Amino acid sequence: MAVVEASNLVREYRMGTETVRALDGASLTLEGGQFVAVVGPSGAGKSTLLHIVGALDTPTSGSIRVDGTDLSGLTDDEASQFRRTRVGFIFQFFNLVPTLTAWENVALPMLLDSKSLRKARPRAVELLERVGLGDRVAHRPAELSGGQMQRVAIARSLMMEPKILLADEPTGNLDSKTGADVLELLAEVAHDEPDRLVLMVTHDGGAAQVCDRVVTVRDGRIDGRHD
Ligand SMILES: Nc1ncnc2c1ncn2[C@@H]1O[C@H](COP(=O)(O)OP(=O)(O)OP(=O)(O)O)[C@@H](O)[C@H]1O
Repeated sequence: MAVVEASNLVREYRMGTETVRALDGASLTLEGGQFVAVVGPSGAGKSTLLHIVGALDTPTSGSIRVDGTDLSGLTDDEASQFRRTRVGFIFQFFNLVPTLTAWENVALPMLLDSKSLRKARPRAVELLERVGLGDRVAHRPAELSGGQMQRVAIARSLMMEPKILLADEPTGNLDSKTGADVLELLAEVAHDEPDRLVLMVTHDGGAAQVCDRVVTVRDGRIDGRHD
Protein backbone atom coordinates (compact mmCIF):
# COMPACT_ATOMS: atom_id res chain seq x y z
CA MET A 1 0.00 0.00 0.00
CA ALA A 2 1.23 3.48 -0.83
CA VAL A 3 2.34 5.56 2.15
CA VAL A 4 1.20 8.81 0.49
CA GLU A 5 -1.73 9.06 -1.92
CA ALA A 6 -2.51 12.65 -2.85
CA SER A 7 -5.03 13.37 -5.54
CA ASN A 8 -5.79 16.69 -7.15
CA LEU A 9 -4.77 18.77 -4.13
CA VAL A 10 -5.71 22.42 -4.23
CA ARG A 11 -4.71 24.83 -1.46
CA GLU A 12 -5.82 28.41 -1.64
CA TYR A 13 -4.90 31.15 0.78
CA ARG A 14 -7.00 34.27 1.04
CA MET A 15 -4.94 37.44 1.34
CA GLY A 16 -7.47 40.26 1.73
CA THR A 17 -9.32 40.33 -1.58
CA GLU A 18 -6.66 38.23 -3.34
CA THR A 19 -6.57 34.43 -3.46
CA VAL A 20 -3.19 32.71 -3.72
CA ARG A 21 -3.26 29.19 -5.14
CA ALA A 22 -0.30 27.47 -3.45
CA LEU A 23 -1.32 24.06 -4.83
CA ASP A 24 -3.25 23.78 -8.07
CA GLY A 25 -4.18 20.13 -8.62
CA ALA A 26 -1.15 18.28 -7.25
CA SER A 27 -1.33 14.46 -7.43
CA LEU A 28 1.31 12.13 -6.06
CA THR A 29 1.61 8.50 -4.98
CA LEU A 30 4.63 7.43 -2.94
CA GLU A 31 5.54 3.94 -1.76
CA GLY A 32 7.55 3.22 1.38
CA GLY A 33 11.21 2.19 1.47
CA GLN A 34 12.23 5.33 -0.38
CA PHE A 35 14.00 8.60 0.15
CA VAL A 36 12.18 11.19 -1.96
CA ALA A 37 13.24 14.78 -2.61
CA VAL A 38 10.72 17.51 -3.42
CA VAL A 39 12.37 20.25 -5.47
CA GLY A 40 11.22 23.24 -7.51
CA PRO A 41 11.35 27.01 -7.71
CA SER A 42 10.71 29.25 -4.73
CA GLY A 43 6.98 29.68 -4.12
CA ALA A 44 6.09 26.58 -6.18
CA GLY A 45 4.16 24.98 -3.32
CA LYS A 46 6.71 22.51 -1.88
CA SER A 47 6.28 23.42 1.79
CA THR A 48 2.50 23.60 1.38
CA LEU A 49 2.54 20.03 0.01
CA LEU A 50 4.73 18.82 2.89
CA HIS A 51 2.48 20.51 5.45
CA ILE A 52 -0.63 18.85 4.00
CA VAL A 53 1.06 15.43 4.01
CA GLY A 54 2.00 16.02 7.68
CA ALA A 55 -1.55 17.10 8.68
CA LEU A 56 -0.21 20.55 9.58
CA ASP A 57 -2.49 22.08 6.96
CA THR A 58 -5.62 20.94 5.12
CA PRO A 59 -6.30 21.22 1.41
CA THR A 60 -9.07 23.44 0.04
CA SER A 61 -10.05 20.45 -2.12
CA GLY A 62 -8.64 17.11 -3.22
CA SER A 63 -7.90 13.99 -1.23
CA ILE A 64 -4.94 12.98 0.88
CA ARG A 65 -4.27 9.60 2.50
CA VAL A 66 -1.12 9.06 4.53
CA ASP A 67 -0.20 5.68 6.01
CA GLY A 68 -3.76 4.50 5.36
CA THR A 69 -5.47 7.45 7.08
CA ASP A 70 -7.72 9.85 5.22
CA LEU A 71 -6.46 13.18 6.56
CA SER A 72 -9.36 15.24 5.26
CA GLY A 73 -11.74 13.53 7.69
CA LEU A 74 -9.73 14.26 10.86
CA THR A 75 -10.85 16.54 13.69
CA ASP A 76 -8.24 18.94 15.11
CA ASP A 77 -7.56 16.54 17.99
CA GLU A 78 -7.20 13.58 15.64
CA ALA A 79 -4.87 15.59 13.39
CA SER A 80 -2.66 16.49 16.33
CA GLN A 81 -2.63 12.87 17.51
CA PHE A 82 -1.72 11.82 13.94
CA ARG A 83 1.18 14.30 13.84
CA ARG A 84 2.48 13.25 17.24
CA THR A 85 2.38 9.50 16.70
CA ARG A 86 2.46 8.74 12.98
CA VAL A 87 4.83 11.30 11.46
CA GLY A 88 8.37 12.40 12.28
CA PHE A 89 9.28 16.01 11.52
CA ILE A 90 12.77 17.33 10.79
CA PHE A 91 13.26 21.08 10.34
CA GLN A 92 15.95 23.39 8.99
CA PHE A 93 16.66 24.93 12.40
CA PHE A 94 16.43 21.60 14.30
CA ASN A 95 13.75 22.80 16.79
CA LEU A 96 15.42 21.20 19.81
CA VAL A 97 14.56 22.30 23.34
CA PRO A 98 17.70 24.12 24.55
CA THR A 99 17.29 23.25 28.23
CA LEU A 100 17.00 19.51 27.60
CA THR A 101 19.85 17.07 26.95
CA ALA A 102 20.16 15.16 23.68
CA TRP A 103 18.44 12.05 25.04
CA GLU A 104 15.66 14.11 26.65
CA ASN A 105 15.02 15.86 23.33
CA VAL A 106 14.82 12.48 21.61
CA ALA A 107 12.46 11.10 24.28
CA LEU A 108 10.21 14.18 24.21
CA PRO A 109 7.52 12.75 21.88
CA MET A 110 6.90 10.08 24.54
CA LEU A 111 6.35 12.73 27.22
CA LEU A 112 3.78 14.44 24.99
CA ASP A 113 2.12 11.03 24.70
CA SER A 114 1.79 10.89 28.53
CA LYS A 115 4.64 8.43 28.97
CA SER A 116 7.48 9.25 31.33
CA LEU A 117 10.68 10.66 29.91
CA ARG A 118 12.79 8.34 32.07
CA LYS A 119 11.06 5.21 30.78
CA ALA A 120 11.88 6.30 27.24
CA ARG A 121 15.59 6.76 28.02
CA PRO A 122 16.86 3.35 26.80
CA ARG A 123 15.14 3.79 23.44
CA ALA A 124 16.34 7.41 23.15
CA VAL A 125 19.93 6.32 23.82
CA GLU A 126 19.60 3.50 21.27
CA LEU A 127 18.37 6.01 18.66
CA LEU A 128 21.24 8.38 19.45
CA GLU A 129 23.63 5.46 18.94
CA ARG A 130 21.86 4.76 15.63
CA VAL A 131 22.61 8.31 14.42
CA GLY A 132 26.23 8.16 15.60
CA LEU A 133 25.83 10.17 18.82
CA GLY A 134 26.19 7.48 21.48
CA ASP A 135 28.85 9.64 23.16
CA ARG A 136 26.70 12.80 23.27
CA VAL A 137 23.56 11.63 25.10
CA ALA A 138 23.90 14.09 28.00
CA HIS A 139 24.95 17.12 25.92
CA ARG A 140 22.61 20.06 25.53
CA PRO A 141 21.98 21.53 22.06
CA ALA A 142 24.37 24.47 22.68
CA GLU A 143 27.14 21.91 23.28
CA LEU A 144 26.57 20.23 19.91
CA SER A 145 27.52 21.16 16.33
CA GLY A 146 24.82 21.92 13.73
CA GLY A 147 25.22 18.49 12.16
CA GLN A 148 24.99 16.82 15.57
CA MET A 149 21.85 18.83 16.40
CA GLN A 150 20.25 17.65 13.18
CA ARG A 151 21.17 14.05 14.06
CA VAL A 152 19.43 14.50 17.42
CA ALA A 153 16.37 15.81 15.54
CA ILE A 154 16.46 12.77 13.24
CA ALA A 155 16.67 10.45 16.27
CA ARG A 156 13.71 12.31 17.82
CA SER A 157 11.70 11.91 14.60
CA LEU A 158 12.14 8.13 14.92
CA MET A 159 11.01 7.88 18.55
CA MET A 160 7.39 6.95 17.80
CA GLU A 161 8.49 4.65 14.93
CA PRO A 162 6.53 6.52 12.26
CA LYS A 163 6.23 5.16 8.75
CA ILE A 164 6.82 8.61 7.31
CA LEU A 165 9.46 11.24 8.06
CA LEU A 166 8.97 14.75 6.68
CA ALA A 167 12.05 16.93 6.38
CA ASP A 168 11.85 20.62 5.42
CA GLU A 169 15.25 21.84 4.21
CA PRO A 170 17.15 19.62 6.68
CA THR A 171 20.54 20.64 5.27
CA GLY A 172 19.67 24.32 4.77
CA ASN A 173 21.58 25.41 7.84
CA LEU A 174 24.59 23.10 7.45
CA ASP A 175 27.86 23.33 5.53
CA SER A 176 28.06 21.11 2.45
CA LYS A 177 30.10 18.25 4.00
CA THR A 178 27.87 18.08 7.10
CA GLY A 179 24.80 18.39 4.88
CA ALA A 180 25.99 15.47 2.74
CA ASP A 181 26.43 13.33 5.88
CA VAL A 182 22.89 14.21 7.02
CA LEU A 183 21.48 13.27 3.58
CA GLU A 184 23.36 9.97 3.81
CA LEU A 185 21.83 9.31 7.23
CA LEU A 186 18.31 10.14 5.97
CA ALA A 187 18.81 7.70 3.08
CA GLU A 188 19.88 4.98 5.54
CA VAL A 189 16.88 5.71 7.77
CA ALA A 190 14.52 5.44 4.76
CA HIS A 191 15.98 2.05 3.88
CA ASP A 192 16.19 0.71 7.48
CA GLU A 193 12.52 -0.32 7.42
CA PRO A 194 10.82 -1.81 4.37
CA ASP A 195 7.83 0.56 4.48
CA ARG A 196 9.42 3.77 5.67
CA LEU A 197 9.19 6.87 3.51
CA VAL A 198 11.41 9.91 3.98
CA LEU A 199 9.99 12.91 2.12
CA MET A 200 12.24 15.96 2.01
CA VAL A 201 11.80 19.46 0.61
CA THR A 202 15.20 20.72 -0.42
CA HIS A 203 17.22 23.19 -2.48
CA ASP A 204 20.32 21.05 -1.87
CA GLY A 205 21.92 20.15 -5.20
CA GLY A 206 23.45 17.03 -3.65
CA ALA A 207 20.04 15.53 -2.92
CA ALA A 208 19.54 13.96 -6.34
CA GLN A 209 22.61 11.76 -5.81
CA VAL A 210 21.32 10.10 -2.64
CA CYS A 211 17.55 10.17 -3.20
CA ASP A 212 15.66 7.32 -4.83
CA ARG A 213 13.29 9.72 -6.50
CA VAL A 214 13.08 13.45 -7.15
CA VAL A 215 9.63 15.06 -7.44
CA THR A 216 9.45 18.51 -9.01
CA VAL A 217 6.74 20.97 -7.98
CA ARG A 218 6.04 23.82 -10.35
CA ASP A 219 3.19 26.33 -10.10
CA GLY A 220 1.38 24.20 -7.54
CA ARG A 221 1.49 21.00 -9.60
CA ILE A 222 3.71 17.94 -9.70
CA ASP A 223 5.77 17.92 -12.88
CA GLY A 224 5.74 14.85 -15.10
CA ARG A 225 5.01 11.31 -13.94
CA HIS A 226 3.32 11.13 -10.56
CA ASP A 227 2.65 7.48 -9.81
N1 LIG B 1 0.04 30.89 5.10
C1 LIG B 1 0.05 31.44 3.89
N2 LIG B 1 -0.71 32.50 3.60
C2 LIG B 1 -0.71 33.04 2.36
N3 LIG B 1 0.02 32.59 1.33
C3 LIG B 1 0.81 31.54 1.56
C4 LIG B 1 0.88 30.91 2.85
N4 LIG B 1 1.76 29.88 2.77
C5 LIG B 1 2.23 29.87 1.50
N5 LIG B 1 1.67 30.86 0.77
C6 LIG B 1 1.92 31.16 -0.65
O1 LIG B 1 1.75 29.96 -1.38
C7 LIG B 1 2.76 29.83 -2.39
C8 LIG B 1 3.54 28.53 -2.15
O2 LIG B 1 4.30 28.64 -0.94
P1 LIG B 1 5.27 27.49 -0.40
O3 LIG B 1 5.84 27.94 0.88
O4 LIG B 1 4.54 26.20 -0.43
O5 LIG B 1 6.39 27.46 -1.55
P2 LIG B 1 7.79 26.71 -1.58
O6 LIG B 1 7.87 26.00 -2.89
O7 LIG B 1 7.96 25.90 -0.36
O8 LIG B 1 8.79 27.94 -1.61
P3 LIG B 1 10.31 28.10 -1.00
O9 LIG B 1 11.18 27.21 -1.85
O10 LIG B 1 10.60 29.55 -1.23
O11 LIG B 1 10.25 27.72 0.45
C9 LIG B 1 3.62 31.07 -2.30
O12 LIG B 1 3.15 31.99 -3.26
C10 LIG B 1 3.35 31.59 -0.90
O13 LIG B 1 3.49 32.99 -0.83
